[in-house]
Amino acid sequence: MAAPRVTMEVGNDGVAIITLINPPVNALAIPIVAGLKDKFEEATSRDDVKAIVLTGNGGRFSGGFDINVFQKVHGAGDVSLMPDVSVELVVNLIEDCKKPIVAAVEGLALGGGLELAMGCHARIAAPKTQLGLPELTLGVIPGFGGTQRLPRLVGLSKAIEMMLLSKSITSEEGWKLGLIDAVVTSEELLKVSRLWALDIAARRKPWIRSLHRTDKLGSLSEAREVLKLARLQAKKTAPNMPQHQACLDVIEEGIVHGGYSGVLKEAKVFKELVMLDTSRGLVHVFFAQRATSKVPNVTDIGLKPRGVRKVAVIGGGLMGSGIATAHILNNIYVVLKEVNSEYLLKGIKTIEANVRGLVTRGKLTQDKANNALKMLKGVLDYSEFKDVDMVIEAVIESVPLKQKIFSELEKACPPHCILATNTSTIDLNIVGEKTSSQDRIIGAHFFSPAHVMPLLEIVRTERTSAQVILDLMTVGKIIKKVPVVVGNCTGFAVNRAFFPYSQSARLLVSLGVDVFRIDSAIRSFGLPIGPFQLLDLAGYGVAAATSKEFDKAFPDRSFQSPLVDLLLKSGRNGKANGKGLYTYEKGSKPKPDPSVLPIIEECRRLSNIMPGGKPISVTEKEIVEMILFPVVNESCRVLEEGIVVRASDLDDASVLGMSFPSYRGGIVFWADAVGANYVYTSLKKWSQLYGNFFKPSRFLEERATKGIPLSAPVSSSSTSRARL
Ligand SMILES: C[C@H](O)CC(=O)SCCNC(=O)CCNC(=O)[C@H](O)C(C)(C)COP(=O)(O)OP(=O)(O)OC[C@H]1O[C@@H](n2cnc3c(N)ncnc32)[C@H](O)[C@@H]1OP(=O)(O)O
Repeated sequence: MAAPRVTMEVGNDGVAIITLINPPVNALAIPIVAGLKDKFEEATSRDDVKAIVLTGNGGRFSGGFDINVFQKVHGAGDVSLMPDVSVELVVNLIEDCKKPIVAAVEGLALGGGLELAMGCHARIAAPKTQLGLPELTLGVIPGFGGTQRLPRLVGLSKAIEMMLLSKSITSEEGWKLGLIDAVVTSEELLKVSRLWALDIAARRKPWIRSLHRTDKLGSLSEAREVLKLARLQAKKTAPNMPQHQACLDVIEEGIVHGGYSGVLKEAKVFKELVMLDTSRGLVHVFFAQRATSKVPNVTDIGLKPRGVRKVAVIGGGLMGSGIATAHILNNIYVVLKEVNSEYLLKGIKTIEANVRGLVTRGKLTQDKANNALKMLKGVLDYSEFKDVDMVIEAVIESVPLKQKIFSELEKACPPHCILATNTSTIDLNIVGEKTSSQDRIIGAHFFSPAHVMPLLEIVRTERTSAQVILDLMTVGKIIKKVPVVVGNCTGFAVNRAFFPYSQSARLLVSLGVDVFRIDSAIRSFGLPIGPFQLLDLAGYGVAAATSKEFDKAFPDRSFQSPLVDLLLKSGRNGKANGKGLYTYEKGSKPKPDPSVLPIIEECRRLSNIMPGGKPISVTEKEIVEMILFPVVNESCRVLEEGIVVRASDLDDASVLGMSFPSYRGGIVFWADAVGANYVYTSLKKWSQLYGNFFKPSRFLEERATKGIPLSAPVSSSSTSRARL
């Protein structure tokens, strides 16, 4: 790939076109920043240049500052690797330039890209250009003056919404708000921008320095009121993320003391935030998410994805209807098969309700909803399967039933058809045992609700063909999931790594720790709900069935708690029947149910593991560690066995599938931040006190004693890697 560069061409009209060239998104890498400084200095000093247009090559203006530099800053612990862009380039060389500068924006202008454009004296955009400041998703705030110029261009409330929610807008909306001066076709973009720049030079159009504007900020008291509300909101929605409050503080500085003062404070706060763990975690997740689309021997061997136009889903239960919804919403024709008309009707109704729910929440227009529902057909036999490109089986977890279905599918579907199962635990080799189509059998493991949750685990066996994996990865992206390719084992990557999560919570309860205190400690750590509320949500029937699978697969480290059986015996099944560890009333948050306390006492009596018959005493930090370190321990086995391609895939999957807090970087990244040795010594201590459940794995022990990060690649000699 050619080196990133900035070019400048001066036309006969006296307009210098300065172009960013750094495919694929023209990220503002260090050489680009240096190149921009050079070219703006040159254009300013050249007598033949009357005006300047700044643009991006290849139909995309810029995806913002180069996020790789953040990683370098994190690795070196040296913030001075960040160049001074905000004052030296955007204020001094662009905004205060003696010649007018117009930004010609196309495709996207995000983060530092939009900030450069806002430093210019006008912005012309092509239709549907994406404009936004998503820096908070990386744990920082806009650092090239965006916190100051965006409120001055679009108004305070809208700017806060765009920054705090990292919400981008189109150029059309930008034009209505005043961020964009004109929207013109792609073909006309440069021509109009040149003329606009010349018009400013000739004073036929206004020469606006955004940082000096105050007309859209409102009065000081109004601004303070807006900021106060935003602070309260951010406290609720982003409690562990300092960048939200910091962003509001920096905006306020500019409103009270002027834009330039705001720019200086922004630069200072940016440098503080970029060094925090929040930014380290979020930047790691950014790259982890992109790395999942690179799968050795699948995406690098020149295969082309085959189109998947028609999909059959077998089973219209919760998962099947969610999977069908995800496909029809993205324009893929779906045949939903059920065993009788009653179940079929129920499945179709659930899909309709899923789609309607999106309309009610403003996430889908009525038109799009109607079109999506037209892509659905319910059937009771296999006649429609003769031209499907993929089948996803989503029936109950029964081996004989799945085997029967796959044998039938082999006859009913065309030979190219992908045969996928949504099983969450059963070995795929067993599912396909009665067929001779092992090369096209694959796991498509969705997370519930399947039309909402972003993770798609793609489970391959030793025999699944690379083409089939690639095709499913492509469909996954089309239906807006993040596909993560994993190996075949009980629970695959996420459920396998997290099976100790709920078991350790139950173990703690048997040791005398309060159920609701456990949930609250885990929530404070950053997961949206604790393990017991999750248990309520999944339902105890499901919990009992999956526990059995894990007990069978990993008997050496499975904790057998009587809690779920006791809850089931007392007529409770969690949220589904309104009776769980919590009470559920419409319109209010779940409340701890004091009437479960005798059941918990009975559970402790039956477990009989409290040392000396007395509840153990633990801090909140210990609760979190006793619940999550066993997950780290199992993650080590997942890494050692090669169930994931790379450690960051498990990080990504834990964030997307388990809602592990993204600002902690995912389960392995977090464990490395805490320190492998600390995790190891803690588990060792607890295993001596409370038994084998906590026994450190060989992989963890080796890494901890040798001082190797858990995320370091697994060498081929130390792993079977047979599963991948
Ligand atoms: C000081 C400043 O205020 C700080 C900043 O500007 S921080 C940066 C703010 N900008 C952002 O957060 C935007 C981040 N990027 C994105 O959201 C998306 O990549 C996008 C919408 C630009 C493009 O999405 P899409 O077309 O799906 O492509 P996507 O796969 O994400 O990215 C393509 C490649 O560009 C890279 N890339 C995207 N934005 C990048 C950036 N800002 N820096 C470095 N690399 C970037 C990706 O890592 C990926 O690389 P790969 O092919 O080697 O994996």
